[in-house]
Amino acid sequence: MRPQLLDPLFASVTTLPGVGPKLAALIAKLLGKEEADDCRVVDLVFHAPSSIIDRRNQPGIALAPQGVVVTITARVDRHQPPPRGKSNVPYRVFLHDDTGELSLVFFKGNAQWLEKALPLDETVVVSGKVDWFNGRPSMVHPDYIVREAAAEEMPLVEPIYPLTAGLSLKVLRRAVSEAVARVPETPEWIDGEYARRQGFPDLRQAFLDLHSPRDGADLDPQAPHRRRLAYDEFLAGQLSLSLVRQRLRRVPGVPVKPTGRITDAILAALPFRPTGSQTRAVEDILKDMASEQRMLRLLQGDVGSGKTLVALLSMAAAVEAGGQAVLMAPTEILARQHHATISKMAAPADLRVEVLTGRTKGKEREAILERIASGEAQIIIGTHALFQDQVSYRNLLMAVVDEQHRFGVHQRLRLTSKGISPHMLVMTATPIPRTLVLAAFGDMDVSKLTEKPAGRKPIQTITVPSERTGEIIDRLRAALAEGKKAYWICPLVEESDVVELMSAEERFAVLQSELHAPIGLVHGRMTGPEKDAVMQAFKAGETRLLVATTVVEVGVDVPDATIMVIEHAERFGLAQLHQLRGRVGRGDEASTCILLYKGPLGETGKARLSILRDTEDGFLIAEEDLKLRGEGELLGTRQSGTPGFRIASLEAHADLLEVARKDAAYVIEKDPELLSPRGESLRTLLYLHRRDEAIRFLRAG
Ligand SMILES: Nc1ncnc2c1ncn2[C@@H]1O[C@H](COP(=O)(O)OP(=O)(O)OP(=O)(O)O)[C@@H](O)[C@H]1O
Repeated sequence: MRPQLLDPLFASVTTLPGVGPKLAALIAKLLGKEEADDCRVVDLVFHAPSSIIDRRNQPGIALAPQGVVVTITARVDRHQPPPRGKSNVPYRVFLHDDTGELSLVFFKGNAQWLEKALPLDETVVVSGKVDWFNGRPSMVHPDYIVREAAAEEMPLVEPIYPLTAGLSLKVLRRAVSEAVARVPETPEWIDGEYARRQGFPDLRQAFLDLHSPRDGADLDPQAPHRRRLAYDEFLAGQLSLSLVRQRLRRVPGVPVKPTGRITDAILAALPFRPTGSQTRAVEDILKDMASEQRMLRLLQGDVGSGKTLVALLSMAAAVEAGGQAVLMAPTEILARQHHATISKMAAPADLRVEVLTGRTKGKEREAILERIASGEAQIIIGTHALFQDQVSYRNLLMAVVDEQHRFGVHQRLRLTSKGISPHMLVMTATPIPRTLVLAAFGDMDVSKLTEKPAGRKPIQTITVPSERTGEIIDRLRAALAEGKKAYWICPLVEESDVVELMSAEERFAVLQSELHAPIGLVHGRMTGPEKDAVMQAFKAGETRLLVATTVVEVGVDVPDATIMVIEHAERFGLAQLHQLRGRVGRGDEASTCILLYKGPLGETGKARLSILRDTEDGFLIAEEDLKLRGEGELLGTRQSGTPGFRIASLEAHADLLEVARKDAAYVIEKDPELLSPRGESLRTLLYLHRRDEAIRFLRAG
């Protein structure tokens, strides 16, 4: 049960004064919530200001700098309403102080209101930006107009928040301050001594400080209130990961004793030799699986490093030991593709490989479910359909989750909630820096595929301004004539997938008329079978150019494709570009990646594309991406349940992450069910941070 003291924070934002459904929808949009209904007061509380407006600059009128917010105390001399019938002329009010004269400018000014707010001969305080024109200063629509006697009412420093179209700062600020007023006094979960040494304020004070910065220093990530909130955020994350992990580990694993029969047959039939990294990763995995403790291992491998083989060999070991294994992919396309490649590799060993996704229906589905229940199906590949209630396994020993950052811990937990406790291998494609692994996955054992298969040639990456698209099309025509295969990736359109689709279809039509060659088009709006057919035709070489939206971003494997064109490369994240580029250079032919960009690019834009041009090392790219974009983007938190951070920054607060990790481990060891007084208060922390996965566990616990 959620502690009662948090109730006010978990009410809908519409319970805040002045927040109706329309504003709630804007706030939901701002906070990246899909449903306005899901927008709670607590979410606003975590919406941190990004800068401040400082009104403490109080020069005389003549000394007010151009374009800067200032506060001016002056006497009202005269009003100058617009002439009758000329509503496009502004209403002006003239003031003076010892140094000069200032005109206040109001478009469509309400005379009655202005006469009241700015009575003749009164001294008033006005605050806003001053513009100089022809040697005369003016202030258009001042932010504040108050009488001198009431000057205190005007805040001298105000927070500025990130906004969204249609939402004004004033309205948002009011909603946030109402939200913050609801933050209750909470029992302290931070160790008292540590909090004192760090100078942490208590939770309520920390939020008050966060939203009422007094100067620039208060926006610094190292300000005590920000550090406290960052620590909290890390602690909640680490606790939640530890709880999940503990829960997964508590069920002992079944030691798997492979015979080598199947794996040897697979290896003998491979057209290549596994790399040293692949062999080492398989060894690590088999060692884990042989022990009584359940395996929980992360397999990290850069694009094209050969994770699929490692997954297959591990699953085969589970089958040798008389069990079943599953591989769960994040998308239908990937599940089908894994099924195709794995079936092929597994054929010489007579493995029974099945595929089960949301698309498997009717009789076929029943038959597969039966084969899964009887144990006839040995390796089952699919999407999250693999863990739906109707699916029951005879003896599931091993689960591989091809995570690609799209699942998060929720799905992993589902497995255990079904009462099965297979060994678990989580695969991630984008190489992520250690701190991020820690933050997103907790202390998992990690295997890395550090080398690429032998014979790979470097991908030549070039950046080309979009004005030269015609040239690129000419080159493409020549390459296709030589029998090469290419991808053309259409621009990412964040706001609208309809626009994205339109631009892909347009590009498809242009390329078709320019190239006179059979071309495939694949996009997210197609049905599964349609996508499959297009992919299949491309794989088989019936089409040699594939125009695609980013659906091909992860995992697609067509080794003889050697050219990749990415349109509007400047709109993509670095990690995403790296993933996309990884679709070529998967065979032993030399490959090219052309990044078309629409200029002019800013400094960061240039830096980003040149990083990609200069290196193919996914880890390096990820580190740079982290520096340039921030961790939320890198983890792709927008599409997934992977924990992103609202206040904490991995760069600024790496020290706190380390402490939080240790603290979480200590707490869980001493008080695994969070029942002690401190445990109780930590539950409050978990609720506050909406760590549902861990909370569900506690309730069940
Ligand atoms: N040791 C090896 N030697 C040569 N080729 C290999 C080796 N291991 C895998 N491959 C081939 O390399 C290609 C990429 O492998 P795989 O699809 O497993 O990569 P991945 O790690 O899943 O990458 P991504 O995340 O980009 O999908 C495949 O065509 C695969 O058959």
